[in-house]
Amino acid sequence: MEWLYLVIGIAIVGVLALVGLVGTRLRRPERLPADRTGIPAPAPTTPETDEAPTVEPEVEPDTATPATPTAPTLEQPEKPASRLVRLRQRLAGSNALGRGLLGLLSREQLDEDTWEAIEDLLLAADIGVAPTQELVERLRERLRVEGGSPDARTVLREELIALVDPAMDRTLRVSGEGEAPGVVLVVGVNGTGKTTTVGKLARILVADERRVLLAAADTFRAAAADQLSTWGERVGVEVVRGPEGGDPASVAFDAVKEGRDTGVDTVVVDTAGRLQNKAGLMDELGKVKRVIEKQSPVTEVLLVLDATTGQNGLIQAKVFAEVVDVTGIVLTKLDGSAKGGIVVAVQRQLGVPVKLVGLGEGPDDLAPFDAAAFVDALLG
Ligand SMILES: Nc1nc2c(ncn2[C@@H]2O[C@H](COP(=O)(O)OP(=O)(O)OP(=O)(O)O)[C@@H](O)[C@H]2O)c(=O)[nH]1
Repeated sequence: MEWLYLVIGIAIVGVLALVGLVGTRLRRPERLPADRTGIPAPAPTTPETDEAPTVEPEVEPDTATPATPTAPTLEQPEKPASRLVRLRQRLAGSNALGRGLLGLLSREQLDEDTWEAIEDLLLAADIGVAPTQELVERLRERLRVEGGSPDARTVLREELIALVDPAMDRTLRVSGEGEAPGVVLVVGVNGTGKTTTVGKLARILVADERRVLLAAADTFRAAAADQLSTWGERVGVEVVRGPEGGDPASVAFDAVKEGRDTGVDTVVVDTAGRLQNKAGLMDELGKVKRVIEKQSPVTEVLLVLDATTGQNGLIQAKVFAEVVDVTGIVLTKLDGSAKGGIVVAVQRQLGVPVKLVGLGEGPDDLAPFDAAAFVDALLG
């Protein structure tokens, strides 16, 4: 009899286990009831199954492309020799001077009114009073003396070239003596284009296969050092920088020392813009030069002048020249400016040659200055 109870017990347990299993299979998760506002509960966003939730597959690291940074491709700056020719059309504003002069000089009658108009044109182009009078005298003489119908264009070209002075030595002193690198100090008032000029000059030197180092001694304007680093990176030139607001003389000193130790050919030093009437800042500039010279002589001091500022540029030039012994002028923003005559005026004022001209914002829009090429560009 006991075995009968045992069989019945096992059967009951078996049935219960079966019912439990089927119940679990059929049961569904409960939907949330509508809340009291009557807004139905949102449908679940996961599928209504008992199956294990799907797991986002792990993203395999992309082993095909290595994460090592690739070296930036260096730019090949344009050789300086051909630049002024390429940039000729940029002198469009000054070109109006040449065309205006030729138009007047080609008149049948060169009367007093015509000579006055010629003078006005020259003065408006910022050539300056004395050079204007000299040029008009020479033109009057030659066009009268040579008689007949002298070629006004040829005479004007010759006289303009003489005025711009082809005999001036415009060589950039970018080499030092013996172990010392050449040191180019770039100075000028705010916004004339110093930093841009340093960057462009680095490209000219690189195009001439020189080893160059830049010094960001403009510690006053935070962005200047970054700006310079970008210029340097593009042509593989290192930039020595200092802390923001730090001593510019110390940055310049460190850079020239490094240049000397590593055997570079030229160190170009960018300085902060300063107004010529701020005595303290001008003294600081003198100090930068003196401190550099504890390492190596400064071989070139380039004063950057904005051609569009006219007479104001001449006043700046005079004060800077007293403090740092300027050896060359860089005239920037000559593109589109009708003030090309400033070349003559500034050379006369300082007795220092224009060595480079800026003719645009492009990286290679800085050209070595040449008197004849410049006059040819003026005459179109
Ligand atoms: N059109 C034209 N723009 C130029 C030329 N040279 C420089 N510039 C522009 O002039 C502006 C000022 O140039 P920067 O090089 O920053 O001047 P900076 O003298 O270093 O300025 P500070 O550091 O404030 O003294 C920039 O927008 C340059 O792109 C040029 O030859 N032609």
